[in-house]
Amino acid sequence: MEMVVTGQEEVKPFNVDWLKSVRGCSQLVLKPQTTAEVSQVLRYCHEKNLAVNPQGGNTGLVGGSVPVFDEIILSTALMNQIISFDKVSGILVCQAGCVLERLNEYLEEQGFIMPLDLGAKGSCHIGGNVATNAGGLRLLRYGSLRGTVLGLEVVLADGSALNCLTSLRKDNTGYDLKQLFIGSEGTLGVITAVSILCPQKPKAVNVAFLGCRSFAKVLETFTTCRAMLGEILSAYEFMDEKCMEVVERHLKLSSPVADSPFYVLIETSGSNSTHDEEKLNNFLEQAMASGLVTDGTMLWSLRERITEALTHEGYVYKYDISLPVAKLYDLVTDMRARLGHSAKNVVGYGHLGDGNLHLNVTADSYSHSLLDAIEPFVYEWTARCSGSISAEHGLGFKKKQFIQYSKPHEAVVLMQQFKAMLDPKGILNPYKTLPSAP
Ligand SMILES: O=C(O)CC[C@@H](O)C(=O)O
Ligand SMILES: [Zn+2]
Repeated sequence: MEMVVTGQEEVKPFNVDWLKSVRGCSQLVLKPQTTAEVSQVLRYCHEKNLAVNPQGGNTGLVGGSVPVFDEIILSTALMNQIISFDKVSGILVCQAGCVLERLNEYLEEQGFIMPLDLGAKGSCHIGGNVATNAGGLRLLRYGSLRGTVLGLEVVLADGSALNCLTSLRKDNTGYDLKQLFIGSEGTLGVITAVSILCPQKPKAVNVAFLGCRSFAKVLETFTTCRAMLGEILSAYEFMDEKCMEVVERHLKLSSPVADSPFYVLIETSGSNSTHDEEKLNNFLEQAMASGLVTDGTMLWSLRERITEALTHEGYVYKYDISLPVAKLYDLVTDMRARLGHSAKNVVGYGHLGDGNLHLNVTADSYSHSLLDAIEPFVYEWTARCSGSISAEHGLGFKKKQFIQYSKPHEAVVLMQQFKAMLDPKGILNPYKTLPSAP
């Protein structure tokens, strides 16, 4: 177990993001095992004015998890211990470097699951998930990490440890400081441990995959679905036909239903399989949709592996937008019309049930002129609808200059004041999240 990594080749994978679109040139990776070691590292770096890039599983999509220059990389890879799990309350306490999928496996053995699930589960760390406030595929059912994370332990820029690792459902004693660190992308402190509320593993899970002939039909089906499935609905995801083409072409998966302009994946999670199946079948009848219902693994991979399939196209420009659900797909249509043949593909998919669109534009390789055609158009479009330019991926390095499209000036100034208070020397994940001075 190497706790200090140096040497150009060894450090390389830590310097580049998963998309291979951002690259730093750090020469040092430190892998502490304990909170005390994280404290030691930060105390030293603070004293010597050394910049630090906290890194979890390095699966982020906005360049937040890799250094911009030669920041010291502080990896949570060796902080992977489960501290406790209470089977009565369902509260898990663990170190920040636990891999999401490992946690889920551990919990499943005890009849529970993690309240979040995402495509990168095999490598992402829970600390990174919390620092990003990652949303994922179960948010519709179990809510965001702002609700399920009950406590955090954080090491601040000067090395002092802040113990807010409580495991209480209710706690109104003063300001809820942990919320400041959730979604702060490692710019305010390094999350070292997490206390999280986990739901019971549902006894019956069903997945249905439907083809829809228009986006209006996708919306109508969502309304019907909420009315008829009620409390057992656990995911409502959509993808357009372009996504399906890309998944079929690059991953050799095939659509389980007839070719359609749109596809919808619906998951139900409940406690009574007969009851759930009856509800699902009644819904399918009502929606007059020819759908396929199975236990889900194959259907989920069609949706979860879109990101992976898109990387085979060449360069991918990624947008993670929150919008009023009725307008969600108009952005894709407008972008497609705007870009014409200058883009290889313009695809839309995402967490429809959460009002979250993933708009991805692909091209053979990166081009500045294509970027100029997309941005700031995409952000202006989003701002006009009072949407968010980052629903669940964060701002990181790539989106930080666009924060003003979703936040008023006063809010950004207040954020900068928090940053200055908690990290006066600016050593924590510099050049990320907040805009640099003009
Ligand atoms: O690659 C993307 O743009 C989205 C990734 C992820 O948030 C998903 O929902 O699949
Ligand atoms: Zn997503």
